[in-house]
Amino acid sequence: KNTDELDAKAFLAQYNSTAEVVFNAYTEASWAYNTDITEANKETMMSAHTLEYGLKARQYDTTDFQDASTKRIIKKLSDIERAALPSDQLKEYNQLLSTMETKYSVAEVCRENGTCHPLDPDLQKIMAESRDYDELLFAWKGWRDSAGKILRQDYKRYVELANKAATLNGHTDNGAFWRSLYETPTFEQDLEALWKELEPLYLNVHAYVRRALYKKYGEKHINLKGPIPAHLLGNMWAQTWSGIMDLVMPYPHATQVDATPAMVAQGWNPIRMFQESDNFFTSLGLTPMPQEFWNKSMLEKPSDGRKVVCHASAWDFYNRKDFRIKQCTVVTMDDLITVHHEMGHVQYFLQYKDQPVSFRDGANPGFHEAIGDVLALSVSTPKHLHSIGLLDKVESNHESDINFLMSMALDKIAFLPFGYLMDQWRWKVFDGRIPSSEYNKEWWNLRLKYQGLCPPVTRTEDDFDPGAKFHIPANVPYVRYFVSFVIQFQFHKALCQAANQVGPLHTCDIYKSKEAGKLLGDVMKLGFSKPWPEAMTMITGQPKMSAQPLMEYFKLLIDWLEEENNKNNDIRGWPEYDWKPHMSN
Ligand SMILES: O=C(CCC(O)(O)[C@H](Cc1ccccc1)NC(=O)c1ccccc1)N[C@@H](Cc1c[nH]c2ccccc12)C(=O)O
Ligand SMILES: [Zn+2]
Repeated sequence: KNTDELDAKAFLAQYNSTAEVVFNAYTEASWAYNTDITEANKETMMSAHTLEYGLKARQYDTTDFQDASTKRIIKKLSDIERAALPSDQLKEYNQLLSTMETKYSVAEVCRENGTCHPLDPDLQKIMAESRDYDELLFAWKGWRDSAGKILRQDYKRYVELANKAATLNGHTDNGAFWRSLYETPTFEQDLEALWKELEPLYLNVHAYVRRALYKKYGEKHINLKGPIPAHLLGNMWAQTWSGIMDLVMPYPHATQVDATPAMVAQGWNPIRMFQESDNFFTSLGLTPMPQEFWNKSMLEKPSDGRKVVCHASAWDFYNRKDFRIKQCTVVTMDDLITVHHEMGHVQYFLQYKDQPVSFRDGANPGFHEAIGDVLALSVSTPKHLHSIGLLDKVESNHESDINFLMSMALDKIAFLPFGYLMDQWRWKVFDGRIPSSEYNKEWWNLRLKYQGLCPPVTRTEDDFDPGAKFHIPANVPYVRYFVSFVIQFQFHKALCQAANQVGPLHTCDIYKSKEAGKLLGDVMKLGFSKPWPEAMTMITGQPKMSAQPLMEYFKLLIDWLEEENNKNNDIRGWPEYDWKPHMSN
C-alpha cells in the first residue's frame, strides 16, 4: 500500500482535472438522452474513468495521512459503484436502467375512444382535479397497467446486478450502499425514532381527511374505521394530498390559500415562475442563475412531439458554468413549489462549484433535497403570496391560520409515511427479505402499515405497483425526501432566527434576509467536504436530525385536529385493516 501523501495529492489533482472533462461529457450525453428519448442508450465511458481512478485510489493507505480532505476523497473514490461489474454485466445494467426509464417516461393510458393520456400533464391533472370515483380509478389503474406492470422483469434483473455491484464494493447489498451515503451508523434507528414521533400527527391528518372523503364519496367507498382507497387523495401515488384541499378545508369562508387561480388569471408562464424563484434566492444574497441556465434549460414539455423524461431534475455539467433544469412545468401553485425545489438543487451546484469534483454533492442526500423547500416554506405563506400579488386579501385570524396549516399539512405531514416506506420496500428487496414473488403484496402491506391506504381494486403479482413511481425504475433513492421533510423545518427555524423574524414559525418569511442567506450559503459551499453533522451544527447549533421544529410549525393545527377528531368521535388508525372498497365493475 502507498503511504506517500504527496503522491496521493498529485494523484487527486490529476483525477480532478480529468474528472471535470469526463463528467461533463457524460452529463451532456445524459442530457441529450433525457431531452430526446431515442432508442440509443447513454454513453458509459464514465465507468472506465471511475474504474481507472477507483482502483488507483484503493492502493493508498491513508491511515497516517494528515489532510482530512485527501483521506475523504480517497475513501469516496474507492467505492466505484457499477464500474465494479464485469463489462458485459455493466453494459446489461446500463441498458436495463435506460430501458426502465424509457418505458416509464413514454407510458400512457388510452380510453376506448382512442384518446391516449401521458402522466404529465394529463393523468396528474385528473388525479388532482377529478372528483369522480370511476374517472380517478381509470387513471389510477390505467397508469399501473401501462407503466408499472411492464417493468417487473427488468426490475428483478436490475436488483441482482445492483446487489452484485454493491457486494463487489464491500457492501452487504445495494440498500446498505445507499444508506452508507449518510455516514451514520445509527441511521435506521434514527429514522424509526423520527417516524414514531411524527406518526401521531399523521394519524390525526389521516382521520380528518378520511372523514372529509366519507362526506364526499359516502359509506360505499369509505370506511371510517378502515384504510382509505389510494386513488382518492389528489395524487397518483397519494404522496401529497394538497390536490383535495377543497374537500378538506376546515373553514371554507376564511381566506383561500391556493395561488393557482391568480397565477392563471395573471398569465404566469413557466419562465415567470423560475424568475420569481431566482428573485427570492438573490434577495437572500445568493447567486443568480447564470445566462447559460436560461439558454439551455428545458422549462416546459416540448410541443414538437419529442419524447422526454418529464420528471423534474436539476443538472450540474461539472464545468463550473453550465447548470440546467429539465421540468415539464405547468402553471399551478404546486409546480411553483417544485420550481423552488429544483432551483434549490442548482443553487447548491453554484455554491459548491469550486470544490474538488468529489465534494460537489450535498452534505448528505437529504440536504440537497431540502434547500429549495426551505425557501418554499417562506414563499407559501399568505403574507408572501400576497406580497407577490397571488393572494388578494390576507387575514391573520385563527380560522385562516388553520386553513393555511391544513394546506401545508396535506403536503408535508401526509408525505412522511410515503417518504419513509419507499426505501423500506427497496431495502427489503435488496437484502432479500422481499422476494420477487412478493414484490406487490409487500408493497401494499407497507402502504397499509404506514399510510393507511388500500388499493381500490384487487392487486396480484401480475401487477408491479412500485414500478409506477418514477424513482423505482429510475434507480433514485427516496429516503432523502423523508430526511429533507424533517430537516427543512430545522433549517427554516434557524434561518428565521437569523432573519430576526418574530412570531410563530408558520408565519415566518425570510425574504430579503442577507443573514439567512449567508447562513444557508456557507453550508452549501461546504458541499460534501465535511460530515453532515458538522453542516447541521453550522445551521442549527446541534448535530442531529430533530422533529421538534416541524411539530412547533404545526402546533396550532395539531391541537385543533386532536380536538376536531375527538368531536367527531373519529378513531386514529385503521383497525378494520382488511376492509375492501366496493367494486362496481
Ligand atoms: O422527485 C422529486 C423532485 C425531483 C428531484 O429534484 O428530486 C430530482 C430527482 C432525480 C434524481 C436523479 C435523476 C433524476 C431525477 N433530483 C435532482 O434533480 C437532483 C439533482 C442533483 C442532486 C440531487 C438531486 N420529488 C419527490 C418528492 C416530492 C414530492 N412532492 C414534493 C414537493 C416538494 C419537494 C419534493 C417533493 C417526488 O416527486 O416524489
Ligand atoms: Zn430534488
